[in-house]
Amino acid sequence: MPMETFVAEAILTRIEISKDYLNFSAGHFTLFSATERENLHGHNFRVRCAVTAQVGEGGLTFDYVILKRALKELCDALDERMLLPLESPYLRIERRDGLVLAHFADERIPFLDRDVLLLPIRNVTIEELAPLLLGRLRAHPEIAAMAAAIRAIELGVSSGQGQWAIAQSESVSA
Ligand SMILES: Nc1nc2c(c(=O)[nH]1)N=C([C@H](O)[C@H](O)COP(=O)(O)OP(=O)(O)OP(=O)(O)O)CN2
Repeated sequence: MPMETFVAEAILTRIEISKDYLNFSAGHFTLFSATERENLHGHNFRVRCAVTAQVGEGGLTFDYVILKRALKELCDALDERMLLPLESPYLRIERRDGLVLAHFADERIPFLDRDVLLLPIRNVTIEELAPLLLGRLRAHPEIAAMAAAIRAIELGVSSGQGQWAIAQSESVSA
């Protein structure tokens, strides 16, 4: 029986990471228009990731423990905060005397500075959180250092069972 040989450099493999500890509990409200929004509430958001990479001669793409560690750091940075979008066309953010005041329509919604995390997104939706976290993952020093082997990254954010937004990028080095 001839020995099967694989041309390792031609093999691309998708490493998928989906761990219960990749989550963050956060408050938010979705903005639907200049006058319509949800009431403030929270979710246990979940994060998952898939990296398509080249299998090297040693039979390894990269150490996925590094990926898991980076993803956990991203989740921890958003955990137990009230998330507010800095780039919404409908919300104005004012910081004053240790407070964050969110101005929406005729409402002025106060938060303590310590409880708020302002994010460079247009809305705190899963479809805005996913690309934000994907960009942060790509910029993570240990992930950027793997750029040569990584062909694509997908990152998903879920606000509840069975509903995900998946952001993807074709190359870390781009
Ligand atoms: N396109 C989007 N639409 C909505 C988003 C979003 O991120 N993107 N988010 C919301 C709210 O966060 C809302 O709280 C979601 O609640 P819901 O879907 O009800 O979440 P559940 O986990 O309770 O879902 P069930 O189907 O009720 O189990 C709204 N729209």
